[in-house]
Amino acid sequence: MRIGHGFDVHAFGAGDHITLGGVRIAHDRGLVAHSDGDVLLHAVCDALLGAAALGDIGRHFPDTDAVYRGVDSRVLLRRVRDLVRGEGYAVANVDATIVAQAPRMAPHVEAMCEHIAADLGVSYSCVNVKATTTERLGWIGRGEGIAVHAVVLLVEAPVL
Ligand SMILES: Nc1ccn([C@@H]2O[C@H](COP(=O)(O)O)[C@@H](O)[C@H]2O)c(=O)n1
Ligand SMILES: C[C@@]1(CO)OP(=O)(O)OP(=O)(O)OC[C@H]1O
Repeated sequence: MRIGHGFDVHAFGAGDHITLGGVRIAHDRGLVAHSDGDVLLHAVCDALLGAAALGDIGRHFPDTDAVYRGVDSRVLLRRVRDLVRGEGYAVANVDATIVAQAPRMAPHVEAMCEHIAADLGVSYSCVNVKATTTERLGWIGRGEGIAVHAVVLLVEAPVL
């Protein structure tokens, strides 16, 4: 068994929506990023890569490469899934915490879990996404950006 941790932050900027876990959520600002800014999926990718000792998302998908400009982070997650499988691991479970003062995540969490489960090829019951504010404290509380923590457990599996 292998455990991995991922953490990512993106700042708010101009825009009218954010994308988290592949779910488009209307908001009065967007997230500044080279990709679609899906900070949840980036943290999950880093947890998977960490568990498999494969480095981090920036190593595999550099933000200096125009190929990844505006990329759908679900594409990146599926590539990470393949890398992890190639090392002989299967995902046991994923747990993530979105830290955001706004917008409200609860109505979207189910769809986020469905997307992550589908992309990783695991059942819905293996994925958990939750959210918390910081009670208006600090940069997250002031609405300057969103942070996500993710942990993943991998188990050995035959490479198909
Ligand atoms: N952006 C967020 C933050 C929180 N939630 C939900 O509200 C609950 C209470 O949050 P606290 O920060 O006051 O602990 C939390 O458990 C989430 O269910 C949310 O939907 N979106
Ligand atoms: C996803 C990538 C690549 O487009 O860029 P960003 O969207 O800026 O995200 P980040 O989490 O800063 O780093 C990983 C990247 O290289």
